[in-house]
Amino acid sequence: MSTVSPAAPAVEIVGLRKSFGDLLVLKGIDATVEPGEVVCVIGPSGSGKSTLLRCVNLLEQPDDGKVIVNGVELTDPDVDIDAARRRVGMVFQQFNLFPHLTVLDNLTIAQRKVLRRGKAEADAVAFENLEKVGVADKARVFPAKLSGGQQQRVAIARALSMNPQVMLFDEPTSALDPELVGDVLGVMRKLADEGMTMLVVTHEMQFAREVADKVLFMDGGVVVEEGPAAQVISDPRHERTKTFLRRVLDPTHQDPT
Ligand SMILES: Nc1ncnc2c1ncn2[C@@H]1O[C@H](COP(=O)(O)OP(=O)(O)OP(=O)(O)O)[C@@H](O)[C@H]1O
Repeated sequence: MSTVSPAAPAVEIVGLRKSFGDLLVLKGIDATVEPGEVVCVIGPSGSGKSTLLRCVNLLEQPDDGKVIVNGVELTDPDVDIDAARRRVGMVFQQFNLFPHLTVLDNLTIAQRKVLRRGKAEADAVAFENLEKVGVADKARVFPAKLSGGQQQRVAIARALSMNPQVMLFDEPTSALDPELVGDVLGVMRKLADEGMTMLVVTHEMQFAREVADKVLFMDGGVVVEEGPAAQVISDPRHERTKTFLRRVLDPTHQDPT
């Protein structure tokens, strides 16, 4: 297992490449997330944003390149993959809760199996995190009885219960009814304020502008532009970023042909 100095970024992505068959989806991505930073990844559909996140926590095996989390190279073939993936929490668009388990059991099952916590400790950690996201009163119910926003908050609490060093969010509000989006973004803002290191794929430009320290604009499997959130979103330098943002910020806008 290779290590780097303690001053290293929380997440370091170096030359990450990934293909699916003949389709080259990530063409050598370099990116860093400093400890406590929120980095938002924006870009058009199919640009490789989800694949990037899935490679960071090794849900997909990159073809080439490195992912280093707090000094531990997750892509090192000799690394303990389960221990490595535990460092990285992930929240998905579709919540991915176990439908046959109560909210509490959703939060405790991995703590008990993977972290070997006893029932009392796992329950205590679960309740602490359910409190944090505002759904502790739902501990005994099944996911189907919850709104999408509540399910997503449970999914966030579940990820937090594993004590991740970094949280990845893959379009966490895209599957929600519009009136529930704000609740989940509010929870994410709170986590950011508390200093959680976060890498977030999102189409929520207001969230990115207000909460992110840095924004990466991806297109065609490369990072086209990156910089402080306010600059990339309000004053993009690259023509492709400008075109994308015009479409996202004003869906009625038509580019001249
Ligand atoms: N498991 C897979 N097998 C084959 N192709 C895949 C797989 N996962 C992703 N792709 C393809 O890789 C490309 C990038 O997909 P990805 O989901 O990373 O894009 P994205 O930028 O997150 O898009 P969106 O905003 O629509 O979610 C797409 O063409 C997609 O069809």
